[in-house]
Amino acid sequence: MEDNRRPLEGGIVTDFADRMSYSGYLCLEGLLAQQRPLSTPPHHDETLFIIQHQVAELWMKLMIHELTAAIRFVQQDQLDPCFKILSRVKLIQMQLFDQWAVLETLTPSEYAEFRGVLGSASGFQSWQYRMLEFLLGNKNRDALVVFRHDAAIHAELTAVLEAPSLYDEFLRHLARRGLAVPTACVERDWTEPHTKNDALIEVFREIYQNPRGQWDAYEMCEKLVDVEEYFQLWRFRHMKTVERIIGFKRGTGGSSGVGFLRQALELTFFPELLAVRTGLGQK
Ligand code: HEM
Ligand SMILES: N[C@@H](CC(=O)c1ccccc1NC=O)C(=O)O
Repeated sequence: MEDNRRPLEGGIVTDFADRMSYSGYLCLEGLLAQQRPLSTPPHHDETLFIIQHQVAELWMKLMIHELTAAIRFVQQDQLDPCFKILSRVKLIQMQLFDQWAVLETLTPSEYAEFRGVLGSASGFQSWQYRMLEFLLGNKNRDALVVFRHDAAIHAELTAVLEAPSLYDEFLRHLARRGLAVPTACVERDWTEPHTKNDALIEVFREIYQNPRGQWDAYEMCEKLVDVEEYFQLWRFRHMKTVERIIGFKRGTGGSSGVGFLRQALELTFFPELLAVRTGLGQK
């Protein structure tokens, strides 16, 4: 290739008048028409802000798809397919974490120039994020009020709020295996978040003290811990990004801002899976 040009091969398909094409399959016409800055004249960096959020929402869509499938597998007592799913979920979470670096190139001065056009819009109104929290067990009915205006989304989120989370389903699975999971964890008001239960720590102690005894349950526990860790890392980096871009201003969604985001770092999905570690190796 002396002329530094790759010749096209004869077999390359070139007529797409009546064939499925790349952009046709991916609906790119619609997708790429959705980046519409509201600032006038359009501020250069608003495009970054929009695309960063849209990409995050697309990854969240896939995470919801994957976690919903994982819940169904656990309901059917099949843990093996969940391992692959949760590995994928963790890799998506790593993408979402790394993605903050792109947004961090937005300076406070640049953001201030178009923040006004956002009005009261805020990530607090991301229904996909709320659904992820619910699927993983951070239930909070109060978070639904901001979706009152949208009956379809409100109903969809309510259904997930009222259903057992991935962790709830895992605990129910462990109970079906004959492990001493407290009844209060197996039948309860699923709209409430799970709270730490000491008897459950004992169940996990049994699993962690003899991994070979129930390797699949042990592996599932570790996959869940991975997902929790990356969820927290995402929350932390969101908070740090917010801190460096708007300091301690109030949020457009009406919250105190960084202080409100910091409180989310205290939330935990699988408290017993962290607690069990403290006692391991001790008699
Ligand atoms: C300049 C960048 C960003 C700033 C300054 C910012 C700021 C904030 C603030 C202050 C809140 C608290 C709610 C409020 O009062 O508005 C919030 C919540 C939230 N933001 Fe962002 N954010 C940024 C980027 C992002 C991105 C890229 C995402 C990705 C989807 C995101 C998702 C969320 C979510 C899901 C919440 C709700 C968190 C919760 O309920 O704990 N934010 N954001
Ligand atoms: N809450 C942000 C605004 C914001 O970040 C935002 C606005 C509209 C759509 C998504 C957003 N992202 C996360 O909150 C702020 O207070 O500046």
